[in-house]
Amino acid sequence: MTDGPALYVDGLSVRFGSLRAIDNLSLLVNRGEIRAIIGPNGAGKTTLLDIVTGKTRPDTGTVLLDGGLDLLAMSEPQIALAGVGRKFQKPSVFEALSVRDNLRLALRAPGRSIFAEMGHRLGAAEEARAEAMLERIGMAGMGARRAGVLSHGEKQWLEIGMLLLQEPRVLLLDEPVAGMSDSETDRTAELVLSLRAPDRAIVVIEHDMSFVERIADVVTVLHEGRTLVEGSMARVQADARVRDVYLGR
Ligand SMILES: Nc1ncnc2c1ncn2[C@@H]1O[C@H](COP(=O)(O)OP(=O)(O)OP(=O)(O)O)[C@@H](O)[C@H]1O
Repeated sequence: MTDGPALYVDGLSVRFGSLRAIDNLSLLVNRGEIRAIIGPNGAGKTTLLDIVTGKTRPDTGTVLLDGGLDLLAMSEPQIALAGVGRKFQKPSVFEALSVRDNLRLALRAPGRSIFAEMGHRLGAAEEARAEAMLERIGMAGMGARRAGVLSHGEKQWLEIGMLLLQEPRVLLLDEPVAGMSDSETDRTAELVLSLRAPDRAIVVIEHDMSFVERIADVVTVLHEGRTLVEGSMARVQADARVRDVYLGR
């Protein structure tokens, strides 16, 4: 299915007890776009990603992938297989394995266990894909290094590489530069910009505004589970309401 926006969210609401974490939210992200979602703590950013990936079920609303695939009717693994890739804030690579083996694992057949996979030889084409990904994430020459000894930034790039090998149509990144040095943040901005593709949408939650300014085509400001403002970074920064609830703090 290739028609329609990459991600279509309409009338979405979820309550936790009396708290409306997401409140009648509508959002549309096009293919080829890099979207940033910003907003104060508790605005509902992570909850939105949890709903899109099937981790949290909303009370009402619609979430469609590529204009037609009903994500709310699917399980978490089905959503991942349909092309929604998510990177959590903390890196979660296999620390005891080499960088190259981490990438190889990302190419494993869905459902096959890691142990079965370790004894399985990848084909030449898959080995070549893993090698090309090393280059793409700026880690050529580091394939034999144990992932556990990588810097925080390197672990994040490796995990992004692992996600990319699954060819996501929607890539969700939760605070990718949290805890990074300035130079790591710069490299991450370049990497994210290089991931833009005509058939892929990238959604980034981030509090680092200079990073957001560099990467985002459109910025959505969430506040109390709703969209407060949406538009270019310049428009968002100039908005008095955004300064009130978030940027001016
Ligand atoms: N499983 C849950 N049970 C109860 N309350 C929850 C649950 N998940 C989130 N919340 C609440 O919902 C609100 C939205 O949380 P969410 O984590 O989505 O915000 P956020 O915008 O991602 O914030 P942050 O920038 O701090 O990560 C918060 O008040 C949070 O405490």
